[in-house]
Amino acid sequence: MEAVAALSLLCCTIPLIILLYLLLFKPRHYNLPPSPPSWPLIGSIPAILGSNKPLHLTLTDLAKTHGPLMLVTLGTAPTVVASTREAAMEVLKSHDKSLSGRHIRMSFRIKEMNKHSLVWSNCTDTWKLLRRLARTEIFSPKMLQNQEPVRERKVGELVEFLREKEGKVLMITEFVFGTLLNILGNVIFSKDVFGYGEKNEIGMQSLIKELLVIGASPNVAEFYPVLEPLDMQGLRRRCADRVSRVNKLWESTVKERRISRSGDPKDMLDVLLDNGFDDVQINVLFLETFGPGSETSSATIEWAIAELIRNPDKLAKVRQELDQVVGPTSQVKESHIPQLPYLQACIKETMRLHPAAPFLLPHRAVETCQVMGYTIPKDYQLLVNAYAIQRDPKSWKEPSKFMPERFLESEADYNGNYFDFIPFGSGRRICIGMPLATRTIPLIVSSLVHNFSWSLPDGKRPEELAMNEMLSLSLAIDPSLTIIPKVRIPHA
Ligand code: HEM
Repeated sequence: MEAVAALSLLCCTIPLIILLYLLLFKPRHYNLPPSPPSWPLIGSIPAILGSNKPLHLTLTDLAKTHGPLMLVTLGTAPTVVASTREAAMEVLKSHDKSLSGRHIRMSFRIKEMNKHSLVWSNCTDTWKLLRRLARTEIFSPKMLQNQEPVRERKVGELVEFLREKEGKVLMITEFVFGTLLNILGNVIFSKDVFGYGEKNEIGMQSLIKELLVIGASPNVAEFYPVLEPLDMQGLRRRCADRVSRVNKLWESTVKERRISRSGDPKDMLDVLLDNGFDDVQINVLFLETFGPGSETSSATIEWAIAELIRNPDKLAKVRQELDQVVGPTSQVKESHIPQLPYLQACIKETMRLHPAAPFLLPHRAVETCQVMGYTIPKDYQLLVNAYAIQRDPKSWKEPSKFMPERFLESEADYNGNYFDFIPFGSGRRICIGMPLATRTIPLIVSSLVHNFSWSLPDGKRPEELAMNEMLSLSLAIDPSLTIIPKVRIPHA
C-alpha cells in the first residue's frame, strides 16, 4: 500500500515540478534557439570550457550540432550566436533595427563612457549624428584624400626605421602598431603620438594597449551581471585611471585648437568642434578611434605578412605585381592600390581567414523578435560568428586554405553586401573606420613586401611558421610574428 501511495505522490509531484520549472524558467510562448546543455547559474560554461579551445573555435564546433542560431548561456547571461550567412543576414539585415543595440561592456562602465560612447551606445540620435559625421566628413573621400600624403609619410618612416634594423629579429607588430597610432593621431588631431626606438616619450602606445587589454580581459560580471557594482577584478577602476591619464595627453591640443580653430576642417577634432562637441565627448570619441582603429588593423597586417611568408608563391606574385605597377625602385603610394588586384585579393583572403573581430562586436536585442522561427527576447546579447561564416565549406572551396585567387574570380567584397564575407560587419553598425582601414592596410602590407624580403629566426622554414590563433580583443597570431628584414630596394 505504501509503495502505491509513494508512486502516486511521485506521479503528482513530477508534473508539478515540471510545470513550475516551465512557468518560472522557460517562458511558455518563447521558442528559444537550440542550446548546448545548460545548468542553472553556470549555463553552458562547462560545454565551452570543456572543449579546451579558444571561444571562436568552440562556438564554431557547437554550431555544427546546435544549428545556425544557437543559444549559449554564459553564467546567467543569455547570448544568441548566428553562425551561417543566412543567420547573419537575418540579424544584420532583416532584423537590423531590432538587433543593433549594444550592452556597454562592464569594464568600460565609467561615467563618461556610459554617457558618450559611440561603440557601446544604442542607436541614439547622438550615435546617428556621429555616424553621419564619420561618413560625410571624418572619413569622407575628400578628407581621406587630403590626408593621403601624411599616411604615406608615416609608412615611409616605418620603412626607414626598419631599414636600420636590417638583419635583426623584430616583433613586427610593435612597430606597425606605432605607425597605425601615428596615422590615427593625424586623422584625429594632425599630430604624431608615437616615436620609434627610444623616442616613445608620450606613452600613448602603452596606455592604449593597457585599455585594450582591460577590454579583452574576461570580466566575471559579464557572466553574472548582479556582481557588476562590486568590480571584483578592479577592471573598471583600472579603466577609469587609464582613461583619465590618456585624456591628459591630448588635453592641451584640444584646448589650443578651441581657441585657434579656423578654416575648412582638416581633421576629426575640427569636425567635432564645428559640431559643438564638448571636451568629455571629444575625449571618448578620440579613445574610440585610437582603440578599435589600431588593434584590428595591426592584427590584420600581421596575419597578412605571416600568410605571405608561409606561401612564397603568393608572395612572389605580390612582388611581381608591385614591380610592374610601382616600379622596382619606387615607393608604393595609395594611388597605386586600385591597380594592385592581387595584393587586394591577399588582404581580403587574410580578412576571410583571420577576421580581426571574429564575432563582430556584441549586439543586443532592443525588442523581442522572431528570427528563423525562434524567439530572441529583448535584451539578449547576439554574436555573429564571422569566423565560422567565412570558413563555411558551403560558401568557400577548401575554406582553410590561403587562396587569394578566389577573390579575383568573385565579386565578393567587404562592404557589407556579401553575407559570407563580413569582416567589418554589415548594416547600421558596420565599422565606421572601413574607408580608412582599406587604404591603410594595403599600403602598409605592400610597402613592407616591396621594400624588404623576410626570413624567420633560427633558420625556420616558411612552412614551419605556426599559425595558432589567440582570441583577446582581436583575433591575433600566437605567438606574435618575429621576422628578420633584408632590404630589397635602396633608398628611394
Ligand atoms: C582591419 C580593420 C578593422 C576591422 C576588421 C574592423 C571591424 C569592425 C567590426 C566587425 C565592427 C563591429 C560591427 C558590428 O557590430 O556589427 C567595427 C565597429 C567599429 N569600428 Fe572597426 N574595424 C577595423 C578598423 C577600424 C578603424 C581603422 C576604425 C577607426 C578609425 C574603426 C572604428 C570602429 C568603430 C568606432 C566601430 C563602432 C561602430 C558602431 O558601433 O556604430 N574600425 N569594426
